[in-house]
Amino acid sequence: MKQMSHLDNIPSTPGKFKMDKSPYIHHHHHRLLRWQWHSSLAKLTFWSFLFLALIFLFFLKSPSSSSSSSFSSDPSRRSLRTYSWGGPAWEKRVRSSARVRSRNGISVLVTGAAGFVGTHVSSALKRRGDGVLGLDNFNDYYDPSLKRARQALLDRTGVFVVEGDINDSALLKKLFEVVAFTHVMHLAAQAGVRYAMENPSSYVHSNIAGLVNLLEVCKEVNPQPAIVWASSSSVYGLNTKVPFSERDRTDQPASLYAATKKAGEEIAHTYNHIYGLSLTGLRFFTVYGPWGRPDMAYFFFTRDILKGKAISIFEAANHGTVARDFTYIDDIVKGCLAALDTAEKSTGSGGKKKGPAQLRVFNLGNTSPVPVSDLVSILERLLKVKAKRHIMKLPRNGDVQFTHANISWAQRELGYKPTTDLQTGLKKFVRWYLSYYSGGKKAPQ
Ligand SMILES: O=C(O)[C@H]1O[C@H](OP(=O)(O)OP(=O)(O)OC[C@H]2O[C@@H](n3ccc(=O)[nH]c3=O)[C@H](O)[C@@H]2O)[C@H](O)[C@@H](O)[C@@H]1O
Repeated sequence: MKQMSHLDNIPSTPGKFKMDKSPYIHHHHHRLLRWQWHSSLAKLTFWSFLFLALIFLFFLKSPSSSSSSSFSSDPSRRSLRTYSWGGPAWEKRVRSSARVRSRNGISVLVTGAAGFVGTHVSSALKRRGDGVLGLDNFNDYYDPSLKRARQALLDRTGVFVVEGDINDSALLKKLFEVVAFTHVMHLAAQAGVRYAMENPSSYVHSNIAGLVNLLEVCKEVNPQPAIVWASSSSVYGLNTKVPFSERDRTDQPASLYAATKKAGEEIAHTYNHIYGLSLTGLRFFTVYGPWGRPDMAYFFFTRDILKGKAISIFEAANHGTVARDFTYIDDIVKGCLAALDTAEKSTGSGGKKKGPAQLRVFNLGNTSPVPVSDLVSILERLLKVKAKRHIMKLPRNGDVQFTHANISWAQRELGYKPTTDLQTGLKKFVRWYLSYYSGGKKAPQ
């Protein structure tokens, strides 16, 4: 196992006694023997001490509680960690965070709570009196200190974020044992379109295995929660019919990321069909705003423009514009809350379906695509710095040329109506960015 790798260097027989047969040193034979004996003893003592220290450290990290490890498929990127959870004090925190404080409030388990959308949704739920418990594995796909800062923010609003992975069934079961969540807002995922070519297995691990693991636990508990989860505009893939409607085909993904999100939608269908889980998938369209993700273009363009570093602006064949239906975080949060509020109860119990359950998919976009070069112009105006633009052909990296949401279905069912244009939203982002990174915090690489 990988966890043991740091112990691999320990010789199997510490301080092994080696007898040198060379006649040259024969005459110091006796002294040498004694010296070797001492050094062997010293080595033995040293390694035993190290070994004990390691065991001690291990227990120090998991005081009187359960612990479980999550192994990333790519340990070079994700720090190997042992999560610890459990114990009366921990359970008390969980319960208190998930306690409903308003009449008709719901209790929601938010996965990916230290993520961009997760943080905003969690605090919005908490503010209106719902019970909220967060779950996040704090992986280092992007700067974990930003996730920690979001966690601190949530902590101040009374939301406890448990550190753990959605692949950990024991932890999930425990959470449902402690709290009878009425809803799950499932936002934990491996995001990012282009990174899927670098680390494909992380997408399978979180977006497929993790989703299945979560649904397995949800179908088994009683009462079953209603689940709202994050799909993606990228499922439209090579679809050229605009604007994208939920009825359009989504069987031509252009990236592994998109394929795992599409797979998620099909997996949702299965769990709805067999177990009566109420499931709502939300296809987010390039969500941006304060506390956003540093791996997204608007975020690292801002950083690079301020640094005077050149940015790559993609264009399609024949100078075709690449555009996105950028959607502001506050609009997305309203859509998420409305999806939770209109979610019907799951119909199964104890792993058995009792009747048909709700299954929905909605576009949550802004309905007005903006070319990436216009995004850059807005940033230049807001930052008062000219960008070093490097125009390049859209690499074959999974990006599609444009996205454009038809939101009439979400409007009808959720009352969803985005109100923030890119200019207004980016202004708020830039204000946050400048204040967040002014306090001596290092901008992410
Ligand atoms: O809509 C979605 O579902 C997806 O939106 C974003 O994906 P993307 O639209 O690719 O967002 P960015 O990475 O911020 O890219 C925005 C635009 O900038 C372009 N871009 C990106 C990087 C770059 O160096 N240059 C550049 O022109 C991209 O081609 C894209 O058109 C998120 O990163 C995904 O997690 C999410 O699922």
